[in-house]
Amino acid sequence: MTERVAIVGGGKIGEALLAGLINAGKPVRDLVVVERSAERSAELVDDYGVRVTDDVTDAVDGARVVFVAVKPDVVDTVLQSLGKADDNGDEERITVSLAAGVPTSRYEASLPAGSPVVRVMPNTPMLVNEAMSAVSPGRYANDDQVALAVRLLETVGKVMVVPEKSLDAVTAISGSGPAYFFLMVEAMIDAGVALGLTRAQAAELAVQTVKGSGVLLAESGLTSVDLRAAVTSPGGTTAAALREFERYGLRHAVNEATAACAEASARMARRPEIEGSRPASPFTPESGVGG
Ligand SMILES: NC(=O)C1=CN([C@@H]2O[C@H](COP(=O)(O)OP(=O)(O)OC[C@H]3O[C@@H](n4cnc5c(N)ncnc54)[C@H](OP(=O)(O)O)[C@@H]3O)[C@@H](O)[C@H]2O)C=CC1
Ligand SMILES: O=C(O)[C@@H]1CCC=N1
Repeated sequence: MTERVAIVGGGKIGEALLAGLINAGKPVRDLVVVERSAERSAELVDDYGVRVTDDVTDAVDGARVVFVAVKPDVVDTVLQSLGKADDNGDEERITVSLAAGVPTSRYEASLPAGSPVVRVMPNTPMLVNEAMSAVSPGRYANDDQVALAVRLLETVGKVMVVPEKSLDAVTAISGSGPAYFFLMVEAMIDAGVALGLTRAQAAELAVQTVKGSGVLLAESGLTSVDLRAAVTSPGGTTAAALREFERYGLRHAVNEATAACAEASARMARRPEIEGSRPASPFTPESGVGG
């Protein structure tokens, strides 16, 4: 893995990718991060020894792959800089977008004609090399270029290739999904405290339970239905708990929540400041207003 990689945006996902690539053995000299916050840049330099700059054009010079990991409403600003960057000679630069709800067509319209773009919906378990990333090729990305993006992302977790039209649904399941489980764990810890456990005890019990259940699901070859049945003794404690989850509409809540998430992702793609039909809004993080 000798390709030079630039990561634009050193926030939660940018750091997760950086940490994951380094953990997977990518030499730090082949990595560069673009980050505009001086405080954040200093943290990344201290923690990873990586080169950090605030200059996109400088960072992408010679980079084979450029990951765009800024908030969706900052993508236009980054694209303006990317559009001005020199090309890499024979080695065509691949732009890999990690931003929710920004279509590949938006990138293709701003970058030089025919630029290869790959859109990805990752998730934060990337920080521990357990990401689930869904990859969709843009119009001009060829098989080798998609394969390179997949290979880099496979160093930090699992990868699935899907058509771009599936990405709103993917976001609703795996992109935002970690937050659903974290919310469940929060609720379980509070419930444990209500039942008389200390917070530390409840946290250890809940966290190991979610971790063990995840490993069991991923490695046993059994389905979630089989595994749930195995916990649920006839007339026992689990059946009593599951009856209450059903009574309070857990499945309905999951359906409604994921539908809202997918709709939010689709709505972002329709937003004019993301579609790029007008200049960047003054209400962007650049201006310090909104965000
Ligand atoms: N968080 C998640 O679970 C997931 C996020 N995503 C997507 O990943 C992208 C990044 O999200 P996340 O990491 O959570 O966001 P963060 O806000 O944590 O990170 C974005 C970083 O980019 C910096 N930044 C802003 N503008 C520029 C610029 N022009 N040049 C360089 N750096 C810049 C920001 O600095 P500053 O703080 O100063 O603005 C910030 O440090 C988003 O598009 C999101 O949709 C996708 C899947 C999951
Ligand atoms: O909440 C968000 O918009 C981002 C995209 C998927 C997860 N986090």
